[in-house]
Amino acid sequence: MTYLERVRHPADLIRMDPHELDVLAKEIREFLVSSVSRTGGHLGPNLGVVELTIALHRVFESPADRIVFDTGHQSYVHKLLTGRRDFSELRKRGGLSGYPSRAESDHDIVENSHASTSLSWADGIARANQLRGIDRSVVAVVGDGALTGGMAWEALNNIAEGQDRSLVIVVNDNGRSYAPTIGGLARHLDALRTLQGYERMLDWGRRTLQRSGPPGRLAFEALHGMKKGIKDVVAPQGMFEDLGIKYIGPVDGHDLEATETALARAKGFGGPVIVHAITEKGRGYTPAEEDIVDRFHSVGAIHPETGLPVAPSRFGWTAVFAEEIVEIGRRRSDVVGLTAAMLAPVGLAPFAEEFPDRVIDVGIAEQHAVTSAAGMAYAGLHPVIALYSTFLNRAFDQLLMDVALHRAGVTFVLDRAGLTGDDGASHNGMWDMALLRIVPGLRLAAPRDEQTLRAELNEAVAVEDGPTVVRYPKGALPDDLPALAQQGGIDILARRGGVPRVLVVGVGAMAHTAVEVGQGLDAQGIGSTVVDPRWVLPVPDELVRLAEQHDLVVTVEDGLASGGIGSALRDALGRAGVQVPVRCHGIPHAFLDHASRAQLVEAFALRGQDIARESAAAVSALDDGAPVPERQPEA
Ligand SMILES: Cc1ncc(C[n+]2csc(CCOP(=O)(O)OP(=O)(O)O)c2C)c(N)n1
Ligand SMILES: CC(=O)[C@@H](O)[C@H](O)COP(=O)(O)O
Ligand SMILES: [Mg+2]
Repeated sequence: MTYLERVRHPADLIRMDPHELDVLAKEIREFLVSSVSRTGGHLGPNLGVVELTIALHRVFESPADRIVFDTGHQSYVHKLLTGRRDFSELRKRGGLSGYPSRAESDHDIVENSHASTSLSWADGIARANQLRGIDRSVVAVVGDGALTGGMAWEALNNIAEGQDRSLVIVVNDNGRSYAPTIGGLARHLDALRTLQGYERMLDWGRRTLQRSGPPGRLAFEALHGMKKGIKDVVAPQGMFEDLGIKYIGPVDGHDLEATETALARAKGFGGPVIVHAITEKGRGYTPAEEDIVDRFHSVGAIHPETGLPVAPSRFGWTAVFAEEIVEIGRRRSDVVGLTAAMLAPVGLAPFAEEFPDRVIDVGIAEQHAVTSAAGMAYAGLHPVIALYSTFLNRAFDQLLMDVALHRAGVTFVLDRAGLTGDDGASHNGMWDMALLRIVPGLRLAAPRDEQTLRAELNEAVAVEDGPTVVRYPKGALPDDLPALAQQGGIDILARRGGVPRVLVVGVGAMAHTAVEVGQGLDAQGIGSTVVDPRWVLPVPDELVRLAEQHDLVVTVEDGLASGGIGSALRDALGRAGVQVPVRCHGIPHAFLDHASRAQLVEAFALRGQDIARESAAAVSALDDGAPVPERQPEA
């Protein structure tokens, strides 16, 4: 039986001796490489927290002591040590989530994979414990990247208030988000990291010099004084201590004994304390250690021996954006790119390569990015902010009140819009169109293929009197879907059957599904007009006019069904006095468990045949003079 098999509960770790723990760490790494290379997942981050997580579970008694993981992508080791060993279906429907999951374990607390929230969670839990007289530890494990998020500093400011509240902040400092972490804080942590060398020298001094009589002791004192001096000069970790938060470290996060010692000191401190652990993303797996892009931050299925992808990535939406924004940059010197610590994943790396001075990586700081972009637009630039759709949520107020209120010419490019699926509830880019629909003056385009993405991106950056948004899904591009004709900015994709009774509106990449709906209706003898509005917000007047020429409108969108584009069109028809029923097909108003995109599309009856069937039934109801059945999407 392996040591990993012996760990059924964290308490089993207590009985292991240092040798057994070293073997356990080795077994965990082997397990992670073997399993995650098959399923895909956050391999690099988890390889970097093996010893740290073992130490956490030896020093603290989860779940009575609360351990909160920031972002949660680095919680696989935590799952292994808390009784979950079957990673065979990781991030697949019915399998383990890629993030903490309360449904899986009492040891899991935060399911939200949006970064920089752990310190606020921990502050809240610690305050509640104090008010309720619960004398237990609260630990937040936060990465150096997540620490660049504004929420983290709001929390630190508050945590510092609680000098009598036990709260341990473990900074898991591997020097990277995807790429090396940016900004003043990163440089500060870097300086502190250099002290680690002095720490090692001090340990040597402590072990050897102090045992070699008075001269040795004098030499050690001098060395210790030097370290103190250097610590204050080179690495004024006063930043934390000036805030009122004790600082312990830097400690080698791969040295189990040293990490446990530091955590135990922190546990006993009785107030807010930071343990600064230096770790290495991808540690122990050469392909990850040697990966200069992102240390295998997030991988698909790979060959474990080489780390090479099993299936080469196909030319996708992100790659088209990456190409087109460079072309735009060549023509427009006022265009700059902004990223929130995701330069490569959002496709701005080629732009940065060609225009190094015109890409700003703000760290995981979307709110700052948006308002800073408003400043850039005010001062004569045209910022293009590239984000994953779901991460724009946290910068909504900045978009509304800094960009839109001031009619700033800022373009938002939202990748991973719509159902992403395997990354779980907080990663689906399903909220953007419903959120952005309420922003006055905002224009939103949803391209359906490569050609419309290129065109609509160019149209977006040409707008200087308000925010524009271009949003597209994750992954591979669909085939090009040429228009039959254009009508007032609307692309007519198909006219099928006899009298066109149903207007089928495909939003963005769902235009392909809309074409299938038209085919399905045609097979049932029902005529339709299939359109892609391209620019869906504000609702085009031409779309209202087109709706008026049909008996029924069916909208299909990769976003919330209630409150999305279909709802916006229904409202526009109402305002225009057009009495044509609208059936909105989209994502239900719910938090979605991890599953594949295809499984979710089927579950929500978003396939062409599903929508065609429902639409034909609606036409029958109309013909019978019965009310058109409302669409009640299942969650
Ligand atoms: C608000 C938000 N923006 C962006 C991301 C995407 N993201 C996931 S992990 C990560 C890097 C996190 O770096 P760090 O906190 O240092 O953790 P590490 O991966 O190094 O362990 C980013 C940017 C996110 N999850 N949340
Ligand atoms: C945890 C996090 O937010 C990212 O690592 C995200 O999981 C990456 O998503 P993609 O794999 O779609 O780039
Ligand atoms: Mg990091």
